[in-house]
Amino acid sequence: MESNLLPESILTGDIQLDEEGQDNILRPRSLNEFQGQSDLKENLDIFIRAAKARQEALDHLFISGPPGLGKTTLAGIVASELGVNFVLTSAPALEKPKDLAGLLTSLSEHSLFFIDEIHRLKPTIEEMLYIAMEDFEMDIIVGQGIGARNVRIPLPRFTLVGATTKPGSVSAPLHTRFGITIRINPYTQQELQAIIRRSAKLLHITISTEASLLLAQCARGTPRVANRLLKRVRDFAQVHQKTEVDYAITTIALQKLQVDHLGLEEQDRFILKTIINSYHGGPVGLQTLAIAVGESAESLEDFYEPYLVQQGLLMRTRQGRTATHLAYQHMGITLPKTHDSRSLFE
Ligand SMILES: Nc1ncnc2c1ncn2[C@@H]1O[C@H](COP(=O)(O)OP(=O)(O)OP(=O)(O)O)[C@@H](O)[C@H]1O
Repeated sequence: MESNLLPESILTGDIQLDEEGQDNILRPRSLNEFQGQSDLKENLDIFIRAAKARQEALDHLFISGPPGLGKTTLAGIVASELGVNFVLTSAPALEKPKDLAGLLTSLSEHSLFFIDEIHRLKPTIEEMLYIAMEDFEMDIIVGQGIGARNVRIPLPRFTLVGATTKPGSVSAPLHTRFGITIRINPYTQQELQAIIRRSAKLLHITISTEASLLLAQCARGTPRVANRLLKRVRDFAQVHQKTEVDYAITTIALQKLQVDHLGLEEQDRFILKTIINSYHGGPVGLQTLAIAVGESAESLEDFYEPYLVQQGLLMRTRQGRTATHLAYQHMGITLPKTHDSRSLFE
Protein backbone atom coordinates (compact mmCIF):
# COMPACT_ATOMS: atom_id res chain seq x y z
CA MET A 1 0.00 0.00 0.00
CA GLU A 2 1.19 3.46 -0.81
CA SER A 3 2.37 5.37 2.25
CA ASN A 4 0.61 8.66 2.30
CA LEU A 5 1.53 9.89 5.74
CA LEU A 6 4.43 12.23 5.40
CA PRO A 7 6.76 12.58 8.37
CA GLU A 8 7.13 16.34 8.74
CA SER A 9 4.18 18.02 7.13
CA ILE A 10 1.21 17.30 4.98
CA LEU A 11 2.03 18.10 1.39
CA THR A 12 -0.35 18.70 -1.45
CA GLY A 13 1.63 18.89 -4.65
CA ASP A 14 4.49 21.16 -3.76
CA ILE A 15 2.50 23.38 -1.46
CA GLN A 16 2.65 23.02 2.33
CA LEU A 17 -0.71 23.84 3.80
CA ASP A 18 -1.41 25.14 7.28
CA GLU A 19 -4.61 24.16 9.14
CA GLU A 20 -6.60 26.96 7.54
CA GLY A 21 -5.42 25.99 4.08
CA GLN A 22 -6.34 22.38 4.82
CA ASP A 23 -9.83 23.44 5.96
CA ASN A 24 -10.20 25.22 2.67
CA ILE A 25 -9.33 22.23 0.55
CA LEU A 26 -11.75 20.08 2.57
CA ARG A 27 -14.69 22.38 1.83
CA PRO A 28 -16.87 20.80 -0.88
CA ARG A 29 -17.28 23.04 -3.97
CA SER A 30 -20.25 21.39 -5.68
CA LEU A 31 -23.46 19.59 -4.73
CA ASN A 32 -21.82 16.36 -5.90
CA GLU A 33 -18.95 16.82 -3.47
CA PHE A 34 -21.30 17.74 -0.61
CA GLN A 35 -21.78 14.42 1.19
CA GLY A 36 -25.08 13.16 2.59
CA GLN A 37 -28.32 15.18 2.94
CA SER A 38 -29.58 13.62 -0.30
CA ASP A 39 -33.22 14.84 -0.13
CA LEU A 40 -32.16 18.38 0.58
CA LYS A 41 -29.58 18.32 -2.26
CA GLU A 42 -32.10 16.90 -4.72
CA ASN A 43 -34.56 19.72 -4.01
CA LEU A 44 -31.86 22.40 -4.14
CA ASP A 45 -30.65 21.03 -7.45
CA ILE A 46 -34.16 21.42 -8.89
CA PHE A 47 -34.52 24.98 -7.59
CA ILE A 48 -31.09 25.94 -8.95
CA ARG A 49 -31.74 24.44 -12.37
CA ALA A 50 -35.17 26.07 -12.60
CA ALA A 51 -33.84 29.51 -11.62
CA LYS A 52 -30.98 29.17 -14.12
CA ALA A 53 -33.33 28.13 -16.92
CA ARG A 54 -35.55 31.14 -16.22
CA GLN A 55 -32.47 33.36 -15.95
CA GLU A 56 -33.78 34.64 -12.65
CA ALA A 57 -32.27 35.08 -9.21
CA LEU A 58 -32.94 32.11 -6.92
CA ASP A 59 -35.68 32.75 -4.35
CA HIS A 60 -34.41 33.82 -0.92
CA LEU A 61 -33.07 30.81 0.97
CA PHE A 62 -33.24 30.12 4.71
CA ILE A 63 -30.83 27.49 6.08
CA SER A 64 -31.03 26.32 9.69
CA GLY A 65 -29.13 23.66 11.60
CA PRO A 66 -26.60 23.17 14.39
CA PRO A 67 -23.04 24.56 14.03
CA GLY A 68 -20.56 22.82 11.73
CA LEU A 69 -23.13 20.98 9.61
CA GLY A 70 -22.32 22.84 6.41
CA LYS A 71 -24.62 25.88 6.17
CA THR A 72 -21.89 28.23 4.92
CA THR A 73 -20.47 25.50 2.68
CA LEU A 74 -23.88 24.85 1.15
CA ALA A 75 -24.49 28.55 0.49
CA GLY A 76 -21.12 28.78 -1.30
CA ILE A 77 -22.01 25.74 -3.37
CA VAL A 78 -25.38 27.23 -4.38
CA ALA A 79 -23.57 30.39 -5.55
CA SER A 80 -21.06 28.41 -7.55
CA GLU A 81 -23.73 26.12 -9.07
CA LEU A 82 -25.66 29.24 -10.09
CA GLY A 83 -22.46 30.83 -11.38
CA VAL A 84 -23.06 34.03 -9.38
CA ASN A 85 -21.17 36.28 -6.96
CA PHE A 86 -21.01 35.20 -3.32
CA VAL A 87 -21.04 37.99 -0.75
CA LEU A 88 -20.71 36.88 2.84
CA THR A 89 -21.33 38.61 6.16
CA SER A 90 -22.78 37.86 9.59
CA ALA A 91 -25.52 39.65 11.52
CA PRO A 92 -23.25 40.84 14.38
CA ALA A 93 -21.05 42.59 11.76
CA LEU A 94 -24.04 44.66 10.58
CA GLU A 95 -24.05 47.28 13.30
CA LYS A 96 -25.51 50.26 11.46
CA PRO A 97 -27.85 50.63 8.46
CA LYS A 98 -24.89 51.95 6.47
CA ASP A 99 -23.08 48.62 6.96
CA LEU A 100 -25.96 46.81 5.25
CA ALA A 101 -26.36 49.57 2.64
CA GLY A 102 -22.68 49.23 1.68
CA LEU A 103 -23.03 45.51 1.07
CA LEU A 104 -26.38 45.75 -0.74
CA THR A 105 -25.03 48.33 -3.17
CA SER A 106 -21.98 46.14 -3.87
CA LEU A 107 -24.19 43.29 -5.14
CA SER A 108 -24.50 42.52 -8.81
CA GLU A 109 -27.48 41.00 -10.63
CA HIS A 110 -28.45 37.57 -9.11
CA SER A 111 -25.67 37.72 -6.46
CA LEU A 112 -25.96 35.42 -3.46
CA PHE A 113 -25.86 37.51 -0.30
CA PHE A 114 -25.16 35.31 2.75
CA ILE A 115 -25.94 36.50 6.28
CA ASP A 116 -24.77 34.12 9.00
CA GLU A 117 -26.44 34.10 12.43
CA ILE A 118 -29.42 35.92 10.92
CA HIS A 119 -31.32 35.58 14.22
CA ARG A 120 -28.98 38.24 15.64
CA LEU A 121 -30.00 41.08 13.27
CA LYS A 122 -30.78 44.44 14.86
CA PRO A 123 -34.42 45.59 14.31
CA THR A 124 -33.42 48.61 12.18
CA ILE A 125 -31.31 46.42 9.90
CA GLU A 126 -34.03 43.80 9.72
CA GLU A 127 -36.57 46.37 8.56
CA MET A 128 -34.23 47.63 5.90
CA LEU A 129 -33.79 44.05 4.74
CA TYR A 130 -37.56 43.52 4.37
CA ILE A 131 -37.74 46.20 1.65
CA ALA A 132 -34.57 44.94 -0.01
CA MET A 133 -35.84 41.34 -0.06
CA GLU A 134 -39.33 42.16 -1.27
CA ASP A 135 -39.01 45.19 -3.53
CA PHE A 136 -35.26 45.09 -4.34
CA GLU A 137 -35.03 48.69 -3.23
CA MET A 138 -33.36 50.54 -0.41
CA ASP A 139 -34.15 53.80 1.38
CA ILE A 140 -31.32 56.26 1.81
CA ILE A 141 -31.36 59.67 3.45
CA VAL A 142 -30.19 62.47 1.20
CA GLY A 143 -29.18 65.86 2.62
CA GLN A 144 -28.93 67.01 6.20
CA GLY A 145 -31.04 68.63 8.88
CA ILE A 146 -34.34 70.11 7.78
CA GLY A 147 -33.67 69.42 4.10
CA ALA A 148 -33.00 65.70 4.67
CA ARG A 149 -35.31 63.37 2.74
CA ASN A 150 -35.74 59.69 2.08
CA VAL A 151 -34.87 58.49 -1.40
CA ARG A 152 -35.60 54.97 -2.57
CA ILE A 153 -32.90 53.52 -4.80
CA PRO A 154 -33.19 50.32 -6.83
CA LEU A 155 -31.03 47.28 -6.04
CA PRO A 156 -30.08 44.40 -8.30
CA ARG A 157 -32.23 41.26 -8.01
CA PHE A 158 -30.29 39.20 -5.51
CA THR A 159 -30.79 36.08 -3.41
CA LEU A 160 -30.55 36.46 0.34
CA VAL A 161 -29.31 33.35 2.14
CA GLY A 162 -29.97 33.55 5.87
CA ALA A 163 -28.29 30.95 8.06
CA THR A 164 -29.03 30.28 11.70
CA THR A 165 -28.51 27.77 14.47
CA LYS A 166 -31.62 29.18 16.18
CA PRO A 167 -34.54 29.23 13.72
CA GLY A 168 -36.98 29.79 16.61
CA SER A 169 -35.33 33.15 17.33
CA VAL A 170 -35.91 34.52 13.82
CA SER A 171 -38.89 36.88 13.70
CA ALA A 172 -41.93 35.69 11.77
CA PRO A 173 -41.94 38.66 9.33
CA LEU A 174 -38.36 37.89 8.34
CA HIS A 175 -38.87 34.13 8.19
CA THR A 176 -41.89 34.36 5.91
CA ARG A 177 -39.94 36.44 3.38
CA PHE A 178 -37.80 33.43 2.48
CA GLY A 179 -39.20 31.41 -0.42
CA ILE A 180 -37.05 28.32 0.24
CA THR A 181 -36.50 26.94 3.73
CA ILE A 182 -34.14 24.06 4.44
CA ARG A 183 -32.92 22.44 7.62
CA ILE A 184 -29.64 20.55 7.81
CA ASN A 185 -29.91 17.72 10.33
CA PRO A 186 -27.01 15.87 11.97
CA TYR A 187 -25.34 13.39 9.63
CA THR A 188 -25.66 9.62 9.91
CA GLN A 189 -22.57 7.56 10.71
CA GLN A 190 -22.48 6.35 7.13
CA GLU A 191 -22.50 9.92 5.82
CA LEU A 192 -19.80 10.95 8.30
CA GLN A 193 -17.70 7.99 7.25
CA ALA A 194 -17.98 9.17 3.64
CA ILE A 195 -16.91 12.68 4.72
CA ILE A 196 -13.92 11.28 6.64
CA ARG A 197 -12.84 9.14 3.68
CA ARG A 198 -13.15 12.11 1.32
CA SER A 199 -11.18 14.38 3.67
CA ALA A 200 -8.52 11.69 4.22
CA LYS A 201 -8.08 11.40 0.45
CA LEU A 202 -7.73 15.16 0.06
CA LEU A 203 -5.19 15.32 2.89
CA HIS A 204 -3.32 12.29 1.51
CA ILE A 205 -4.02 10.23 4.62
CA THR A 206 -4.46 6.47 4.38
CA ILE A 207 -7.19 5.37 6.80
CA SER A 208 -8.65 1.93 7.47
CA THR A 209 -12.41 1.29 7.29
CA GLU A 210 -12.52 0.43 11.02
CA ALA A 211 -10.76 3.67 11.93
CA SER A 212 -13.06 5.80 9.77
CA LEU A 213 -16.08 4.09 11.34
CA LEU A 214 -14.77 4.75 14.85
CA LEU A 215 -14.16 8.43 14.04
CA ALA A 216 -17.63 8.69 12.50
CA GLN A 217 -19.14 7.31 15.72
CA CYS A 218 -17.36 9.98 17.76
CA ALA A 219 -18.06 12.91 15.43
CA ARG A 220 -21.35 14.06 17.03
CA GLY A 221 -23.16 13.95 13.67
CA THR A 222 -21.04 16.95 12.59
CA PRO A 223 -18.67 17.17 9.59
CA ARG A 224 -16.55 19.88 11.25
CA VAL A 225 -15.94 17.59 14.25
CA ALA A 226 -15.22 14.64 11.93
CA ASN A 227 -12.56 16.66 10.07
CA ARG A 228 -11.05 17.95 13.32
CA LEU A 229 -10.79 14.46 14.80
CA LEU A 230 -9.28 13.12 11.56
CA LYS A 231 -6.57 15.79 11.65
CA ARG A 232 -5.76 15.15 15.31
CA VAL A 233 -5.61 11.38 14.84
CA ARG A 234 -3.31 11.97 11.87
CA ASP A 235 -0.94 13.81 14.26
CA PHE A 236 -0.79 10.75 16.53
CA ALA A 237 -0.25 8.41 13.56
CA GLN A 238 2.51 10.64 12.23
CA VAL A 239 4.39 10.84 15.54
CA HIS A 240 3.99 7.07 16.06
CA GLN A 241 5.44 6.62 12.55
CA LYS A 242 2.40 4.79 11.28
CA THR A 243 1.84 4.70 7.55
CA GLU A 244 -1.89 4.24 8.03
CA VAL A 245 -4.46 5.63 10.42
CA ASP A 246 -5.71 2.30 11.75
CA TYR A 247 -8.13 1.28 14.51
CA ALA A 248 -5.39 0.93 17.16
CA ILE A 249 -3.88 4.40 16.72
CA THR A 250 -7.36 5.94 16.44
CA THR A 251 -8.33 4.37 19.78
CA ILE A 252 -5.14 5.67 21.42
CA ALA A 253 -5.63 9.14 19.98
CA LEU A 254 -9.29 9.35 21.06
CA GLN A 255 -8.30 8.26 24.58
CA LYS A 256 -5.59 10.91 24.74
CA LEU A 257 -8.03 13.50 23.40
CA GLN A 258 -10.51 12.32 26.07
CA VAL A 259 -13.20 11.72 23.49
CA ASP A 260 -15.42 8.79 24.51
CA HIS A 261 -17.39 6.36 22.33
CA LEU A 262 -20.40 8.72 22.20
CA GLY A 263 -18.16 11.59 21.13
CA LEU A 264 -18.43 13.35 24.49
CA GLU A 265 -15.43 15.44 25.52
CA GLU A 266 -14.22 16.37 28.99
CA GLN A 267 -16.50 19.41 29.32
CA ASP A 268 -19.60 17.46 28.25
CA ARG A 269 -18.91 14.89 30.95
CA PHE A 270 -18.20 17.64 33.48
CA ILE A 271 -21.63 19.16 32.76
CA LEU A 272 -23.36 15.81 33.34
CA LYS A 273 -21.28 15.11 36.45
CA THR A 274 -22.12 18.53 37.88
CA ILE A 275 -25.87 18.00 37.41
CA ILE A 276 -25.64 14.53 38.94
CA ASN A 277 -23.29 15.22 41.84
CA SER A 278 -24.00 18.82 42.75
CA TYR A 279 -27.71 19.00 41.98
CA HIS A 280 -28.86 15.40 42.65
CA GLY A 281 -29.48 14.85 38.94
CA GLY A 282 -31.47 18.07 38.53
CA PRO A 283 -33.53 19.95 37.73
CA VAL A 284 -31.06 22.83 37.84
CA GLY A 285 -31.62 26.19 36.16
CA LEU A 286 -29.60 27.12 33.07
CA GLN A 287 -27.93 30.17 34.66
CA THR A 288 -26.92 28.25 37.80
CA LEU A 289 -25.55 25.37 35.76
CA ALA A 290 -23.65 27.75 33.48
CA ILE A 291 -21.89 29.34 36.47
CA ALA A 292 -21.18 25.94 38.02
CA VAL A 293 -19.44 24.65 34.87
CA GLY A 294 -17.74 27.95 33.94
CA GLU A 295 -19.53 28.50 30.63
CA SER A 296 -21.84 31.23 29.41
CA ALA A 297 -25.53 30.28 29.38
CA GLU A 298 -25.47 30.85 25.61
CA SER A 299 -22.63 28.45 24.88
CA LEU A 300 -24.16 25.85 27.20
CA GLU A 301 -27.49 26.16 25.40
CA ASP A 302 -26.20 26.41 21.83
CA PHE A 303 -23.06 24.33 21.86
CA TYR A 304 -23.14 21.63 24.56
CA GLU A 305 -26.77 20.88 25.29
CA PRO A 306 -28.15 20.01 21.82
CA TYR A 307 -25.90 16.97 21.48
CA LEU A 308 -26.47 15.84 25.09
CA VAL A 309 -30.24 16.12 24.52
CA GLN A 310 -30.00 14.27 21.18
CA GLN A 311 -28.12 11.45 22.88
CA GLY A 312 -30.82 11.18 25.54
CA LEU A 313 -28.40 12.18 28.32
CA LEU A 314 -29.99 15.49 29.27
CA MET A 315 -33.51 16.84 29.44
CA ARG A 316 -34.51 20.47 29.22
CA THR A 317 -37.62 20.96 31.32
CA ARG A 318 -39.43 24.06 32.50
CA GLN A 319 -37.90 23.53 35.95
CA GLY A 320 -34.37 23.25 34.55
CA ARG A 321 -31.87 20.72 33.27
CA THR A 322 -32.11 17.07 34.35
CA ALA A 323 -29.68 14.20 33.85
CA THR A 324 -31.44 11.09 32.47
CA HIS A 325 -30.87 7.48 33.58
CA LEU A 326 -28.68 7.11 30.46
CA ALA A 327 -26.45 9.90 31.77
CA TYR A 328 -25.99 8.02 35.06
CA GLN A 329 -25.22 4.87 33.08
CA HIS A 330 -22.78 6.64 30.77
CA MET A 331 -20.97 8.26 33.69
CA GLY A 332 -20.84 4.96 35.60
CA ILE A 333 -22.79 6.46 38.51
CA THR A 334 -25.52 4.43 40.24
CA LEU A 335 -28.97 5.95 39.97
CA PRO A 336 -30.04 6.76 43.57
CA LYS A 337 -33.06 4.76 44.77
CA THR A 338 -34.70 7.96 45.99
CA HIS A 339 -34.56 9.40 42.47
CA ASP A 340 -37.92 9.36 40.75
CA SER A 341 -36.78 7.62 37.58
CA ARG A 342 -40.17 8.22 35.93
CA SER A 343 -39.39 11.91 35.76
CA LEU A 344 -36.34 11.08 33.70
CA PHE A 345 -38.49 9.93 30.83
CA GLU A 346 -41.18 12.55 30.93
N1 LIG B 1 -21.88 17.70 3.53
C1 LIG B 1 -20.57 17.89 3.71
N2 LIG B 1 -19.67 17.12 3.05
C2 LIG B 1 -18.36 17.27 3.27
N3 LIG B 1 -17.82 18.17 4.12
C3 LIG B 1 -18.66 18.97 4.79
C4 LIG B 1 -20.07 18.89 4.62
N4 LIG B 1 -20.64 19.81 5.39
C5 LIG B 1 -19.67 20.44 6.04
N5 LIG B 1 -18.47 19.96 5.67
C6 LIG B 1 -17.16 20.37 6.22
O1 LIG B 1 -17.40 20.88 7.54
C7 LIG B 1 -16.83 22.18 7.69
C8 LIG B 1 -17.84 23.04 8.44
O2 LIG B 1 -18.86 23.44 7.57
P1 LIG B 1 -19.48 24.92 7.59
O3 LIG B 1 -18.47 25.92 8.02
O4 LIG B 1 -20.14 25.13 6.28
O5 LIG B 1 -20.57 24.74 8.73
P2 LIG B 1 -21.65 25.77 9.25
O6 LIG B 1 -22.93 24.99 9.41
O7 LIG B 1 -21.70 26.98 8.41
O8 LIG B 1 -21.10 26.11 10.67
P3 LIG B 1 -21.36 27.41 11.60
O9 LIG B 1 -22.82 27.41 11.94
O10 LIG B 1 -20.48 27.13 12.79
O11 LIG B 1 -20.93 28.59 10.79
C9 LIG B 1 -16.52 22.69 6.28
O12 LIG B 1 -15.27 23.28 6.24
C10 LIG B 1 -16.52 21.46 5.40
O13 LIG B 1 -15.20 21.06 5.12
